[in-house]
Amino acid sequence: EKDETIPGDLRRCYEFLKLTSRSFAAVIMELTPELRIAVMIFYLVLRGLDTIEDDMTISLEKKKPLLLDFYKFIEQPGWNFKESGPNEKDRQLLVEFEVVIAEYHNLKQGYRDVISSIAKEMGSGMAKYATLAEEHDGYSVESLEDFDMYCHYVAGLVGEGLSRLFANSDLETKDLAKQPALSNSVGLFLQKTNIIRDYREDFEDKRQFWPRAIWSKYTDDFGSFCEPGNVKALYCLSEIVANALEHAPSAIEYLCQLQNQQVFNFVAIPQCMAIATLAAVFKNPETFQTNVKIRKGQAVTIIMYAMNIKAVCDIFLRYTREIHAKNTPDDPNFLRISIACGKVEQAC
Ligand SMILES: COc1cccc([C@H]2O[C@H](CC(=O)N[C@@H](CC(=O)O)C(=O)O)C(=O)N(CC(C)(C)C)c3ccc(Cl)cc32)c1OC
Repeated sequence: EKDETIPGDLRRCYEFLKLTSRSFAAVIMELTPELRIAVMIFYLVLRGLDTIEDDMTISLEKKKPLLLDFYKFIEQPGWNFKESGPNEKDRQLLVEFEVVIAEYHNLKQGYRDVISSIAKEMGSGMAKYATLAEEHDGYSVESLEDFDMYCHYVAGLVGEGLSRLFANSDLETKDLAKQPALSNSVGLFLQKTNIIRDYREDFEDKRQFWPRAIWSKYTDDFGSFCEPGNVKALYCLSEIVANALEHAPSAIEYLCQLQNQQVFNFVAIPQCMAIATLAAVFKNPETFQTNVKIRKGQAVTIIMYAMNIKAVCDIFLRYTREIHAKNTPDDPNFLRISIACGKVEQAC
């Protein structure tokens, strides 16, 4: 039913939020109204940027200025974009983007400054990697530094932006906004887990985010991991899981500093989904065939229990022990995985 008390643009923004990510939208709705609206607009601005970056029907010479100038477009009342490809999941968001911009202008200056500065930095990073990908036939993540830099642009910056939004809302200390490395790690933990989970989907889309510095130690053809029974693929998976798992202690450290219950839930739930996903993909050949998803019951348990740092530590310890139990000495990454699990235990 249409809620007439909410202004038209805001109502449409809530509809887009639910359209773009049903489960995460429910978590955003838990936040107190002022912060909820700021986070929702931030989320929709990021989705708009991501929809342009993801759209392979837009040529690079057209995509680059769109990404670089996106932070300027959100300052233009009435701006929208009607040239997304027909398959772009969130193309309608860009077609009606003027409603996001209208609500963006209703935000406090402090919130607008955060959203604008993150959109500017992210657009510039995305433009850089879109150019690299075009020049290297989709292969833009070479070294481990490239891997962390790419994930910083698309996810680390989101963590940094949210820490600054939390600080602006006065619901959280200003200290978190002064620890960009910690906020960055929260984003890298989620993004690296998504990149691992999405191996097959991205491969089919001719996109490759696993760093060459890792996979080239196990094969000279990135696509060979799709072959069933490929043991080297599982060892490569162990190494990239170790790389992601090494951000988990920072995620715990970040969560320890949160004071507000709704903010805690908003941050903790995706982090717990990520550690559960890492445990599900680790040593799992299915990872190279399809998107491995955690079971519905696990997701429900996380949503119900990830309410305080003790419960979150119990969840992290449960899944870290699951990973440790599947770790075997024949794996060249055996020690690295074991140490990473130990560091999660120490952080808890
Ligand atoms: C302090 O930092 C955070 C605290 C809480 C949540 C997130 C993070 O969580 C969702 C959670 C989410 O969107 N989950 C999806 C499931 C999925 O994508 O697999 C969902 O539940 O639909 C997520 O994945 N991303 C996307 C990036 C990782 C690229 C940032 C994301 C995009 C925009 C915003 Cl405002 C926030 C987030 C944080 O961002 C780091």
